[in-house]
Amino acid sequence: MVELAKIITRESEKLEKFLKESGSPMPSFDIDGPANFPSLPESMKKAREELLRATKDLEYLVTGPTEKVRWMAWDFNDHLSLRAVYHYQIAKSFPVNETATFAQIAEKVGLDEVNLRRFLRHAMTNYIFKEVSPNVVGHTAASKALAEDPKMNDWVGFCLEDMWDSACQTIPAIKQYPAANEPTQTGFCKANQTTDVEPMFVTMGKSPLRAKRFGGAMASLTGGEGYEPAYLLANYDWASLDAASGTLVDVGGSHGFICTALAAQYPNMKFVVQDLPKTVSSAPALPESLACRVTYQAHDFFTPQPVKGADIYFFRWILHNQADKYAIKMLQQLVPALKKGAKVVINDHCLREPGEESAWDEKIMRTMDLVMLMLLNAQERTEEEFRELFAKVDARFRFVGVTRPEGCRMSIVEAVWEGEDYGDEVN
Ligand SMILES: C[S@@+](CC[C@H](N)C(=O)[O-])C[C@H]1O[C@@H](n2cnc3c(N)ncnc32)[C@H](O)[C@@H]1O
Repeated sequence: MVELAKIITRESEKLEKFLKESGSPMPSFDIDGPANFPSLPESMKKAREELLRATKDLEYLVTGPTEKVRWMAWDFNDHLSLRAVYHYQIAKSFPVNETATFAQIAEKVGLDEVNLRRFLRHAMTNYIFKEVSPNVVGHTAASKALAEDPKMNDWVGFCLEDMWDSACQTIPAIKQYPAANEPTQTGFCKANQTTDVEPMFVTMGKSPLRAKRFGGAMASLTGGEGYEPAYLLANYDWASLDAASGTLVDVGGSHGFICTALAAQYPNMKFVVQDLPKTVSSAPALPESLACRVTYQAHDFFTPQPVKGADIYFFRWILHNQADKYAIKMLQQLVPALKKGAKVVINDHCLREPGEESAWDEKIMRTMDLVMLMLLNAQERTEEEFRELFAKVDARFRFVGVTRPEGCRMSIVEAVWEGEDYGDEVN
């Protein structure tokens, strides 16, 4: 315990010194505290990781395994109080710089005072709101983030209103369908009474509220620490593609924010962003300077790839949404369009061996793997699993390998087409 405490002291001193010297705000529970831990250079990120690991380990040791697991088993009550905060939009029920009584908040959100108080007093144990004087509630840095960051609020809503019930139904779904490889036989489908009817994306798309919430949640996740597109932009040889005025097809590219970021930096590259018709039609208009090089195309990636002869077919956050049999089917749709030397570039998690990640990253990536199971019967993959996947798609692919930018949780997985030249020209 003392060894861990020494690590905690050493690493927090390093961090605090850096924050002071760089003029960054100090972390605080209070409303004036920063919504995020200040951004750090790589050397300082290590200190933060080490501090998080040592703090977690020490807390575990001091609690003891039986007590720890006993109370871990009812951590879902943290989700219950947070779900109430989300559901009744309590963070927005009074201005962030003001206070309100339980009675005033209850009236504003339409929940009885007794239940509102018990939900909020529980949320306060997680630093969400505080009771500044008896029965008077004030904001904290966390409740302020919920009030002021709509994407973060959407993330909380998606996790608790859409995902939580899916988690509860995941084991019943696996018991009923042990192969767990159909997107219509998931915990999500069971929770939504859509088993054997439709996959999650279709269900979510039918409700404007859920679709919007999902969009915001994804933006919150993918804009978060370790997922910034800047890593992808800085860690692949886009310059060669640009020099050759090459074409990139962003398959399942949503509204094309990766392509527009690349287009802004590389003036000669051309881009086709493909997604389902509804997504493509709701893409925001691009400025003139980009519109001539970034085009949108409605395309179902389970049907033959319409753009022949592109240099790169790019998949970001797509493969992990598919069980192997569907990932194989999806990638096989590319083959009749590929020119010799065409690259398939996948930007996704790539799982390492247990213990090779920081504790923080390991938890997030293993959790994402469970989330893929509960929502889609899909999975995160290791390098070996990606290699085997390409071998099954077509033996004429050469698997190049996996790179992972320092500080980023996502990897860049690459394979090259070495079969016949099917792609005559970019169309
Ligand atoms: C997790 S999002 C990833 C979006 C984007 N690539 C990114 O990096 O944020 C998955 C995307 O796949 C799209 N999608 C789902 N099924 C599809 C299909 N059959 N054909 C084409 N796109 C599809 C969804 O509309 C969504 O935009």
